[in-house]
Amino acid sequence: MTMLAITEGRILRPDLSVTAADVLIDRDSGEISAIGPDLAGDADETLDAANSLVTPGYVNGHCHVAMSLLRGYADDKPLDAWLQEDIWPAEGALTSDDVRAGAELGLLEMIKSGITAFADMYFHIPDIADAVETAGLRARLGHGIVTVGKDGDAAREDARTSLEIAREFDGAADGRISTAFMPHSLTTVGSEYLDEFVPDARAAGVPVHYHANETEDEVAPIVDERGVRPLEYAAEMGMLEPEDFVAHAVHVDDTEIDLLAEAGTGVVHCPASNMKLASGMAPVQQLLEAGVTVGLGTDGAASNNDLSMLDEARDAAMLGKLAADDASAVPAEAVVDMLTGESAAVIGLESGRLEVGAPADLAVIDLEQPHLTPPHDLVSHLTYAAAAADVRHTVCDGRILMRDREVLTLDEAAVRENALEAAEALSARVDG
Ligand SMILES: N[C@@H](CCSC[C@H]1O[C@@H](n2cnc3c(=O)[nH]cnc32)[C@H](O)[C@@H]1O)C(=O)O
Ligand SMILES: [Zn+2]
Repeated sequence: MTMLAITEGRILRPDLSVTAADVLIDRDSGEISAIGPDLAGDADETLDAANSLVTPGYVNGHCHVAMSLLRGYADDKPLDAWLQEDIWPAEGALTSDDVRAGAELGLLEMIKSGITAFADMYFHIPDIADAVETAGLRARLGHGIVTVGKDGDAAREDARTSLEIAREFDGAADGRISTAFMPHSLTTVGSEYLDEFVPDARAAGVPVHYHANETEDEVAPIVDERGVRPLEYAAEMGMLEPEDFVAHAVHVDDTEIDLLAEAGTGVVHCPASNMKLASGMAPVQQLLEAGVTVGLGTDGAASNNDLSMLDEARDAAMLGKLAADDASAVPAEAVVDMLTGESAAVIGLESGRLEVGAPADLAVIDLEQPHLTPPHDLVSHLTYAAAAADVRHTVCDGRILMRDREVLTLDEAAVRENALEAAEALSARVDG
């Protein structure tokens, strides 16, 4: 048995109290085996956490990690124009090597900002899965389906690919990779494909994940055509099960909020993306009060433009208050839950809490920073003041992914170099 001890830190417990203790990790099982004083003697390796806050690893509930290659490629446009005029044409020119290079760049950034698990919708999934296996994070991956603008055969093929990828990669990387069936949204995928494939996804035992109610433009066509709200339509299509999860849920009405709560379907809130694309403000406080499980996600780096969940936490708190017109809405405690355990629950993972028997997925924050001083309330600091650069160590499944700000599973210089080359070649191909 090989044991890792994280020593002398302040440990953020599931009840959000903070205690001084060591954390002992069984590297073989990838689980936390003890939390308490003086555990260093039981370990064959230690990670110093003096003057540091030990938290669960952050769980990025909705991402398109390979879009890191398109960071800054197109900004300052609303969703529909941004996708149709810029992003989709560029994505049409991406090779599997480009996706791999973009994924590695995004994974590097995520490890450096303390993220240990994420859900991701994209294409060329075998390349992304391979990068995830190397990088050492946990992920729920899926092939995103778009059928609008495609002929019947191509559309059906896209949906079938999503199902097959979900079947093939579930349980990959020693179980660190799980999957989902991922229609892009309720307006970009025709109902005939949902009718045909959602039952197959259910039979394969994988959840369904999609963008929902992100903009008004996604709501109106469904209401006009079907006479029901988008999430009522999703329920009719069998896409509102407890294991399913939707990204955004910005423009949801009271009926839809109740529907989500009753169904037990989780929501991934993506505040930065919603602000940048001016999509709107999700009613997060109302969702929480209704009993909906809410996680947090960065969305892709082209609509954020970084993959820092600590930024997302602060944005969620700020935007939640503005949306509710109430400074007590979406408080720091709720945000820290959304950043960790709730996000994990939404995407169907066990991580997100520091307790014996839980997966050893954690991040260690350096508290010796002016912006984290004085330590009146570390839950407040995590939500409002901590930044990606404060993360010292990242551990996932009992393995050290980053030690003292040095990523051990990826070669940082090489990953950046590859991404630079791929991005330059892509621009030359797309823009001439
Ligand atoms: N197979 C599809 C690709 C879908 S992957 C998922 C898609 O979501 C897109 N995307 C990224 N961010 C957002 C967002 O905020 N809302 C909706 N779509 C997004 C992303 O660019 C990518 O094209 C095809 O043939 O086009
Ligand atoms: Zn998205």
